[in-house]
Order: sequence, then structure tokens, then C-alpha cells
Amino acid sequence: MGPAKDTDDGPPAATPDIEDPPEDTPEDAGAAPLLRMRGIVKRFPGVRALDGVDLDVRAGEVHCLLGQNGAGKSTLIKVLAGAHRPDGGEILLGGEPFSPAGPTAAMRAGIATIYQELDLVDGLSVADNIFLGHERARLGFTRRADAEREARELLARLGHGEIPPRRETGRLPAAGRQVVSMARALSHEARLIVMDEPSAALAHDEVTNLFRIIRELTDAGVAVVYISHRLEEIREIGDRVTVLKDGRTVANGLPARSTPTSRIVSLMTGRDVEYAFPERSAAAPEEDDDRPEVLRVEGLTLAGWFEDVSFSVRAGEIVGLAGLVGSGRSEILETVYGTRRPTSGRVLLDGAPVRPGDTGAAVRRGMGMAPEERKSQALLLHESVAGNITLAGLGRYSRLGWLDRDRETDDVRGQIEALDIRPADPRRPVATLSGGNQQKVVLARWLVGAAGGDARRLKLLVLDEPTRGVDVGARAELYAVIRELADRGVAVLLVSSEVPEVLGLADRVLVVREGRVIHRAPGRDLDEHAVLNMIMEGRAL
Ligand SMILES: Nc1ncnc2c1ncn2[C@@H]1O[C@H](COP(=O)(O)OP(=O)(O)OP(=O)(O)O)[C@@H](O)[C@H]1O
Repeated sequence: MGPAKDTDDGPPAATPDIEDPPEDTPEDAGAAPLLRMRGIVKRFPGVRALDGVDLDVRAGEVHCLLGQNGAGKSTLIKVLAGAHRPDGGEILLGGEPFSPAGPTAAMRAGIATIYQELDLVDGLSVADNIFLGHERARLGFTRRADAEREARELLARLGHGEIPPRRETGRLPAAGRQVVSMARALSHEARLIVMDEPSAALAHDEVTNLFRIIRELTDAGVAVVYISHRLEEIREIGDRVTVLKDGRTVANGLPARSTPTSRIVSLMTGRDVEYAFPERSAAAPEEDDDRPEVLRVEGLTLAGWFEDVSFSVRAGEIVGLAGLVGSGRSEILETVYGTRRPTSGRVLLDGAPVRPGDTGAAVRRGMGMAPEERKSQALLLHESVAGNITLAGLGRYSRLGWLDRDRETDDVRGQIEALDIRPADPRRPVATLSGGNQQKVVLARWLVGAAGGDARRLKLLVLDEPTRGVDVGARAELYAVIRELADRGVAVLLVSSEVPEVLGLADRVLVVREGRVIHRAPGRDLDEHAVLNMIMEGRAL
């Protein structure tokens, strides 16, 4: 089921099963909530994204908002942040009716939002981004030295005094950009901060830092609305949980720590999902494996990033790189695919060298890549879902100069169904899909490539954070699809910040630290604790 169709005919939808308030509430239970949203409705053409959502948030709590991809989480917080005008419902902030005329009005009322795709201006300095659109800027707070001093203080408060306020924001790594976004929220002295998947781009130690900051904020009485698909995080940082499904609230304010995971997952998905990794193929030890080598990387070096990296991936094999953000793991993938040109070393596909730094040649030879930054690197946002899915292989659909539309449509529909892309409408512009559904579109593009039996067949699929932003239900489906691809003979090379994902999926794992491969082992022989220890401390237990 996708979001509610915006039609007025048909029987009214059943009243959602809203849970009673929890018993183990924080001390301020009984006090009026800081934020109360009631019956919020938001329609887009053809879709009712929000169909009567309730949300109550108390001062000083971390309130987690959960739901499958497309359930309406981002839309709800955009309504709260003044970015969307609701079509119905009521919002009370501090007991007063609240209907922000726009984002600036919401910010002035003390609501700050850190979006999934950070809304920073890459070309501006860190300090300029922090004070962008700031009231004080308009009152003459433009003196650079003052802005930079205050920016430095905010960054230090966030534990990142090393980020220079004058640095061009686009040059910072993902974790640094997020700190800037957080500093912007703090600069507004917000009383409610919304974080939309703040940990998605962060490595383990950065998440620890993020949680420390969140605790400081809530201790000072700030409320945090936290959106994440990582259920284990919700247990660690959350106080209460609200679950959305198809644009409705199905559970309102459950206790975050004591509600069983199975209960939360079945509320989100409407079914019981087994959160398991697919069976691995019976992998032979590396030296005895006689499957053909699809990818061979020899002494690959990208100065300043990684050094002397060698490995191979065989047909039907999944190889995973585990490492921290900044360890060089994503850069290794990008150099294999040709987005970056190595300083030295070689990449061979089916035994023949690939032209360095030439992604076009890589694709023609049968490589596909789903990059980390889907919006800037992978999607044509104004194109349709179908257009994005068939992007890499248009040649596949032309016969004697005619485009074989039927075949194209069948392939696209097949992928929409296999990955449960919502809404299931091939003509919808990708820009209007939720974040997780956009990620599925990126993957679908390469899966189409793997389906055909023609010369353009996919041989090597390179995946950088394949499940970022993807909900728990769809994750299991994606894992199964990736394994199925491997079973069909595709070689898969992947990176994920989630160590259990690398260990659960990969036949072989390479542990990367500070630009070097420090350990190699079959996925089944490693455990999460040992790998975390290696990537953080540089040694095995
Ligand atoms: N600007 C828009 N135009 C049309 N439809 C939209 C627009 N924004 C969101 N939608 C639709 O509204 C629904 C809810 O999307 P939303 O982004 O709120 O989901 P989400 O719960 O945040 O999902 P995710 O976990 O994938 O980020 C989806 O069906 C989406 O396609």
C-alpha cells in the first residue's frame, strides 16, 4: 500500500489504531506538550501525503518519528518548519496556535530543522552558512569578525572547534557539514530541533558525538524530534516514539526503550518483517575459488586518500569494505568506478585494464555504481522514475532505430514492484519521491542492467551506502535483491557505515583504516565488535 489516494469516493478509511500514552513518561508528564499537532493533512497532486497526523512533543525529550519510506515523516516536519502549508489540522506551540507563514517565521518561533539533504550553500563559508537568513544579520550583524568568532564558539560547543569558520562549506566532509547545520540550529536558540536522519552520513564515533550533543540540548530543556531508520539508535537516544503509516499516526508516544522492536516494526509495516540477511552462497576459501575474477585492483593509490590497495572480486561474490567515514573506503570505490583518477596502480575488469578516470568506459564495460550522494551524483531529479531507471541502458531498448517502449515499460514496472517503490507510478518526477524511494530508484537502474541477457549486461555493481535512508522493511528486500544479483553471477563491491550490514551481506570483508587495508576475512568469521575495534583502534581484539 502506498500513501492514501486523494479521492473522495469510497468508504472512509478505518480509524487508525492509536496507542494509549505510555506509562513510564518523563518527569514532566501531565504538563502541556511543547508541541501539539492534531489531524494534520497535506495533499500533493494525486497523493494525500498526510491524512490526519497527530504528534505531541514535550520540552526536554527526544521524540522519535518512525515510518516506512514514504510514510510522511519529511512532509510532517516540513509542515512544522513552515516549508509546506497544511491543508488541514491544527498546531499548538507552547499552548498557542501556530501557523508559520514560512521557514523564517518557524525559525523565529524557535523551531530549527536539520534536513536529510542538508540545505547548506556549498560556495559560502562555514560562518556565512551558520548565520544565513539570521535575524541578527539584518540588524547589522554582518561584521565578519563577530560572525566568525560566534561561529567558532558554536562549533567548539559542538565538539568541532577544528572546523575553520572561513572554510568553504562544500569542502567539508559529510560529518563536518552536518555539524555546520547543527551550529545553525543552535545559533537560533531553538526550543525544538528537528533532525531528519542526522546519523545517516555519520560514522560510529560521529554518532556518539551527535548523541552527546543531543543529550546536552535536552538537558537544557530543548525538545528534539529525531527521524531515523536505525532502530537501535532509537533505543539509545529516544524517550518516546510516534509511528506513521501511509500518512497517518498509528502509534502516538510509545516508550522508546521498552516497546519491543517487533511491535514497532509491525506498526510501521503492517506485517511481521524478518530482519535477516539472505543466505550466503557457499563461498570457497579465496585461494580455492575457481569462479572467474571480474574485478582486480592492483596496488591502487590515490595520494592523500589511500595507498597500495589490492583485492579482487569474483563473479557471484560480494566483497564489502568496512571502515570509518574518511578512511578512504568511498574513495576506493570511486577510483574503481572512475570518478577519481588514481595516482598509481591498476583496475582490471575481466582481465583487461580499465581506463583510469573514465566512468563512461567503465559503464560500457559493464560496471554500475550507486553513489553515496544520490541527489547530487545519481539522479536526474526532474526526470520521471522510469527515465531515471532506464538512464544507463537506453541502447537496450532501441531496435533498428525504434524505441521498444513495451519492453522498457515492463522492465520499469518489474523493478518498481521488486523494490516496492512508492508511489508505484513510473511517470512521477523523482524529485517528488521520499528519500528512501529515491535510493531504490538508483538501485533499480542497475538491476535493470543485470536483468537483460545482452552485451550490456552488468558485470560489477559498486554500492556506496546502499541502504542509506531505506526503511527496515525495504532493507530486507534490498539485501535479497543484492544477493540474487550475485547469485546470477554479478560481482558486487560495497561500502556501508553499518558494520552488521557489511558482515551480514559480504562473502569477504576488507577492513580499511587510514587508507590501508588492515585485515581481510570471510564475513561469517567476523563479529561487529571486533571489526569496530579494528576500524577505530587499528588492531584486532
Ligand atoms: N513535493 C511533493 N510532490 C508530490 N508528492 C510528494 C512531495 N513530497 C512528498 N510527496 C509524497 O508524499 C509522500 C510522503 O513522503 P515523505 O517524504 O514525507 O516520506 P518519508 O516518510 O519522509 O519517507 P523517507 O523515509 O523515504 O524519507 C510520498 O508518497 C511522497 O512521494
